[in-house]
Amino acid sequence: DPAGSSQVDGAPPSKIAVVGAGIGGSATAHFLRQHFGPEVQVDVFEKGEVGGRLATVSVNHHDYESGGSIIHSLNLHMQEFVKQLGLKYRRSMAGKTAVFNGEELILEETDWYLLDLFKLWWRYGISFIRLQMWVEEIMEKFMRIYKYQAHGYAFSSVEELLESLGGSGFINMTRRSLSDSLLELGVSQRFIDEVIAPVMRVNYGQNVSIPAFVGAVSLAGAQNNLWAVEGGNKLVCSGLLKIANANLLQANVISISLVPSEAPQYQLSYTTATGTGSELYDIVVLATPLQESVGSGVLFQGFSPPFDQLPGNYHGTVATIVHGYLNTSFFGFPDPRLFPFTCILTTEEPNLFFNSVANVCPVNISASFRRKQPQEAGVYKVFSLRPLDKAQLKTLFRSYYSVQVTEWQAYPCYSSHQGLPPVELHPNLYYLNGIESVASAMEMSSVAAKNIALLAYHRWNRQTDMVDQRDLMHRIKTEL
Ligand SMILES: Cc1cc2nc3c(=O)[nH]c(=O)nc-3n(C[C@H](O)[C@H](O)[C@H](O)COP(=O)(O)OP(=O)(O)OC[C@H]3O[C@@H](n4cnc5c(N)ncnc54)[C@H](O)[C@@H]3O)c2cc1C
Ligand SMILES: CC(C)=CCC/C(C)=C/CC/C(C)=C/CSC[C@H](N)C(=O)O
Repeated sequence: DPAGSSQVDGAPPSKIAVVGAGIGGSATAHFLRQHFGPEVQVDVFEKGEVGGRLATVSVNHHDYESGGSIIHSLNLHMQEFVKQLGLKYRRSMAGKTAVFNGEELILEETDWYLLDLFKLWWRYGISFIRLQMWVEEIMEKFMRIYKYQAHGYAFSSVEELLESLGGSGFINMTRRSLSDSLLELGVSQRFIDEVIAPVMRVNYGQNVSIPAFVGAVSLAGAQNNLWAVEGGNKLVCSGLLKIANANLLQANVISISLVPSEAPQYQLSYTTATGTGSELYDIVVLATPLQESVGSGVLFQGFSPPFDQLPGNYHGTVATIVHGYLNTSFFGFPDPRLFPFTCILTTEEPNLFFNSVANVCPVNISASFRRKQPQEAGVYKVFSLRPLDKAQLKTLFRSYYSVQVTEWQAYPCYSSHQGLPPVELHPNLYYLNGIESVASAMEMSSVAAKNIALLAYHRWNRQTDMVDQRDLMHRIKTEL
């Protein structure tokens, strides 16, 4: 169709729009290109910076991750992107962690692995072994997605996707609290309070009443097989847009209107630095949270029934990057030279004004890089619910050269009572960020991106046998 409109049987779509150039939108553009081929026009709208919640701040001529920072060794989409783009891995540097309860350090990692194991066993019994096995089992099931996607299968809802990976058990894990699930598993309350809660505070800024699934992802993010992208994780986004040959439009999408016809189209209206515009698309993917508190600001027009606002809020998390001298006395070490920790997590204490403080490495580490000792000025990342005031900064740091604050609408406010948002908002209109209600992580957005590209492709070509198929493990085994 020369005018670039409407679906003709067998013809590919002419124009696809993706709203948002974070990892979700960039990966979607890449996968759409893979599936729909070189002819289709892929326009990606971004109102802020490419990368979205993957961003860096500069301190003293080095860049540091201020948003999404760590990637699990079994996050295979992220791994594949890095390979395809010719980027390099940056391994997480080893360092010791301690847990602070507002008065003292209650748990301290040592140089001796066996001693740490013995201390854990002494304090918590076999809770930590039970926990490790639980996380491993969930990761193993989660990894089925890569096989399903490699075989081209797609899911029309987050529930269908979860069901295919872990049956009703996975769906229930989005409805049940982490603490209930772990208590049932035989993990002790003390272990939950002193180990699990601190991990939930650093990773999602929330407590152990978050659903079990996101809790398991958060625990996977506390394992020691983590990495990041040399030069900054956001390089994956710009790289994917480039290899997708996508048109990046620096524009704020303000509305999506349904243009009714036999094959519906969507009119995107947007503002740029210089004016306004609007374009018609055959397929649209929304790759940004639609909850009101995040403020994507997209209005839906002409849809019947009208779309309701998505329920729930996003959790405000403040990342403060400080270049200075950590006040180790606050943690019971008057002599900073004797302070062996690089990361301090905290328990759930009403009076604590921060969730974690950690010495961080720049996104470019040269061979000669070494971590600064606590008696030297170093770069630290503090996570907190609210911006730190001067007195709080002075409590954590003896003195500092610079403070950079990023206030994120970071991840969903997790509760075990919310349902999961839809993926298909309208026949060719898709929503990516519903996956964050299961768990928010770079890999989750990447999995959702691949799913939406496959789903859009199968829907466009009316291949119903590739969507929402059950018993996929068995099918794949018996496929020629
Ligand atoms: C502090 C912090 C730490 C984190 N740590 C980790 C971690 O260590 N590991 C991990 O895996 N994950 C981590 N995450 C989560 C991870 O960053 C996110 O899950 C992921 O980056 C989400 O990507 P996305 O593309 O789906 O959304 P986003 O990155 O939010 O992208 C959406 C994009 O859409 C744009 N947009 C919005 N509305 C419009 C509009 N109307 N028009 C045009 N453009 C629009 C936005 O500007 C944005 O760039 C962290 C998140 C935060 C905030
Ligand atoms: C999706 C799967 C199966 C695994 C991902 C595990 C992972 C990398 C989780 C990280 C979750 C997250 C939101 C962490 C935020 S804070 C990260 C870090 N502690 C920091 O200091 O920046």
